[in-house]
Amino acid sequence: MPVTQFDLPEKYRYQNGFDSYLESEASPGALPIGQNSPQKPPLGLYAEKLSGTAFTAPRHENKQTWLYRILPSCSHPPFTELSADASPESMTGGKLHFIPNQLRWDPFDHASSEATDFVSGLHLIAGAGDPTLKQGIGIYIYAAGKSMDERSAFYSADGDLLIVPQEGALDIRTEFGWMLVRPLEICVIPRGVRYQVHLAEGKPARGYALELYQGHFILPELGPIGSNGLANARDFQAPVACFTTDCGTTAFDGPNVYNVVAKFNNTLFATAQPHTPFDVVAWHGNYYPYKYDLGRFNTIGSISYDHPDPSIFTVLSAPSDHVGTAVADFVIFPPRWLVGEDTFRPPWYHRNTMSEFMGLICGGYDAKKGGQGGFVPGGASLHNVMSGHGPDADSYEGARNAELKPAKVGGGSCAFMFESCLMVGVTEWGLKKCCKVQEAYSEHSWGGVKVHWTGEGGSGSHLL
Ligand SMILES: O=C(O)Cc1cc(O)ccc1O
Ligand SMILES: [Fe+2]
Repeated sequence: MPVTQFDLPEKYRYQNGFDSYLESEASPGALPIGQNSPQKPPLGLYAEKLSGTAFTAPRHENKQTWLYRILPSCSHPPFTELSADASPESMTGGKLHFIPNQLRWDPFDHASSEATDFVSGLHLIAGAGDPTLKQGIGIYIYAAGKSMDERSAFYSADGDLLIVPQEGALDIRTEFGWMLVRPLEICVIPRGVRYQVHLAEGKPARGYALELYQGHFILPELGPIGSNGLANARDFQAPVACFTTDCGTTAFDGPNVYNVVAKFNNTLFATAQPHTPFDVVAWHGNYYPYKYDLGRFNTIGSISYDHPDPSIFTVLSAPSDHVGTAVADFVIFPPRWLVGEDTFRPPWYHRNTMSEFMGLICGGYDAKKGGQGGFVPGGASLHNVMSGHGPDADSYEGARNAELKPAKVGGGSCAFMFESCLMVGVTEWGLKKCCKVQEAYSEHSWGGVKVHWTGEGGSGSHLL
C-alpha cells in the first residue's frame, strides 16, 4: 500500500516543490494578506524576516522567508562560548590534514553513550575553506544515542546542512514545522534555521552530513535530458507550520529553560531563554527546510556503450562561481540496470580534479568489495584531488570477464558521493581519533591489480 502524507500524523503533511514560494499557517488568519509587515500583524504575532541571500540578490537567486511568531528570535540573553568539553574539537574541526593518499574508513561507531544527541554527536571528518569567508564545505559524521532535549534548539550560522541518515530515522522539529527523515531520505536545513533532532522510535541514529558555507543547493541542469528526470522538483517536501506556546508575558519573563546552541565559525555558543524558539505560527517564503526520498530519483544511464560520468546521478548541486563546477554535488548510486555492450561496466580507473567523499547507506557498491576491511554501510572513503582510484582488483577481474547480459546492479543498495571542486582536508578526528581508517586500503584494493599487457603490437617504433 503506498503511504500518502495523509497516512502520517498531521504534523507531517508536507508541502511539495523545490525552491517554490510556499506558505503555511497553523492558526487560520495568522498570515497577513497583501503585505508582509502590517502595523499589527494578525493574532498579535511578530513579523520576522529570515534572509538566505543578500537583500539585493537577483530574483532567481533571492531567498527569504517571513516568519510570524509569538516572540522575535532576538529576545534572548547574550550567547556565551561553550567550554571545550561541550564543544569538542572533534565537532568543530581543529587542524586539517591535506594528503594525497586514498582513504577509507570502517563503519563509524554509534554513539558510545546515551548522553550523546545529534549536536554533541556531530564529528567534522573533512572540510575545505572557511565559514567566515562563506567559502567551502564541512563534511560530518553524526552518531546520536538520544533525542535532543525538548527545550533545546540548534542552529548553524556557518551554512546549509544536508543530512544523509544511514541508520535510524530522524524526527526533526524546525521553526517551520516537522520533518521525518528516514535512511534513504535526505534533508537540508538552511543556515540560521533553529531545529531539534529526535530519534524516531528512540533508535540510535548514525549518518553523514555536508555543510555548505556558500550559496544554496539547486537542482542540476537537465540539458538534453529534457524537462523531467533525476530528482524532480515536486518530490521535495517542506514542513507545514507547527508551534508551541510556552512564553510568559514578556520575552525575559520566567526561568531560562530553553537552550539555544549556535554554531558560529565552527565554534559553539549557547544561550538560554524563558520562551520556546518553536513559536512560529505561520510563514511564507522560499527559504525553508526540505526533505527528499532518494527512492524517487529517476535514474538515467547509457543504453548503448561505455560508463557515463557520475554527474548523471546528481541529486543536488551547490554551484561555485564557475559554471558547471560545483563546490559540492550530492550524487547517489541507486539500483539501476546496466546494459552497455562491449563495455567495462563499473567505474573506470580515474584521477579527478574534484575531490570525492563517498559513503554507503545500505547494501554494496559495484566497484568495491564489502565485508571486513571493505566498503561497507556506515563507512566512507575519500579520493582527493588527483588521487588515483577505481575498482579493486577482484571487482576489475569480475567485470572484465563478466557476460554482458542486462544486469541490475545495486539492488537494495545506495552509495552516495559528496563531490567538490575543493581540495578536502581531513580532521584530526577523521585521521586518528575515530580509529576507523583502514591502514591497508590501497594495498587491499589495488595491490593485486594484474598486468594484462599482451606484448608489443604494431611497429614498435615508439621504443626508439
Ligand atoms: O570513484 C567512484 O567510485 C565514484 C565514481 C563513480 C562513477 O560511476 C564514475 C566516476 C566516479 O568517480
Ligand atoms: Fe571516483
